[in-house]
Amino acid sequence: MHTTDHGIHVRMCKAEVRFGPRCIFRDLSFAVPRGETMAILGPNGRGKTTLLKALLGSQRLTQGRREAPRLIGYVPQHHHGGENHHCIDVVLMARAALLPMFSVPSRHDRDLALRALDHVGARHLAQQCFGSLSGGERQIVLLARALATGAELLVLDEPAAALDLANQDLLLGVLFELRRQRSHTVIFTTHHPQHALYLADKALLMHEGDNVRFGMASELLSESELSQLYGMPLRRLQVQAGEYQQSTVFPLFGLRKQNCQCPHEISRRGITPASSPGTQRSFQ
Ligand SMILES: Nc1ncnc2c1ncn2[C@@H]1O[C@H](COP(=O)(O)OP(=O)(O)OP(=O)(O)O)[C@@H](O)[C@H]1O
Repeated sequence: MHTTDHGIHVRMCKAEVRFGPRCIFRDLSFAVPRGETMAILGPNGRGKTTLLKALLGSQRLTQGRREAPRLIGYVPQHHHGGENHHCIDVVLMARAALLPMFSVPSRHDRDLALRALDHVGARHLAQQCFGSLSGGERQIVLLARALATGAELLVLDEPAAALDLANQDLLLGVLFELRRQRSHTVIFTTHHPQHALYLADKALLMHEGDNVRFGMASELLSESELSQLYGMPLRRLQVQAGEYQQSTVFPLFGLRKQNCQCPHEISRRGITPASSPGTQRSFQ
């Protein structure tokens, strides 16, 4: 596997992508060490998927440099197909894509596919029809498919989009475990800042224009930074969850134009700020 210096697994240096005269991003730089997780956040159409494609090498950079391993496991935003196949075969397709022409997957490939299902805790789904799974289970099988390539870098485009809360929890649990093991470097896009706070070591925020910010997720994902990113006020809260505290993000709907962020103004408008035992506000 290709490795860059100082344990850095993936790096973008002063990257730029243009479509004709339109610049999607420029002067974009970041580096992710091996085993870390990075979240990419930004409003619709800001260029998150384009950046992932540039990372994968399928989108040409008009300027700058990309350093990434040759083999990358990818879970796209939209997946079509495999509805009538067993999950083990959906995962095995990742192995088949790596084989020379006219070769068929061997017993070894099948073992690797089963191991990938094991890795994400989904061995029990192997003989189920992919089309019969819930959205969350599908995403986990697609994650297993990405792992079955043997790639140590995983790139996931909005993996939790369209999942209900229980399925988000299922998927986040698997990604959380991958992060705990430090077995893979993971880069994902999301419209859920709370997912980034839960999972990510690093965050990259695609603000308007050329303003891209990169840093430690816990520090960068502050109230002021996220309010600026999405152009609306929001709160970052620390919530007691059993023995642990969890950071989450609470958008203040209906206050975007007024740009009002103070609790006094909120209650004047008839909205009571969330507060419950164990919940405390964090002002950043
Ligand atoms: N091949 C292309 N040619 C021209 N424009 C493109 C091409 N691919 C993407 N774009 C444009 O680049 C912009 C960024 O698109 P992209 O899909 O990267 O945004 P995104 O941040 O992932 O959005 P979303 O959050 O809605 O998924 C969009 O305006 C899109 O129309």
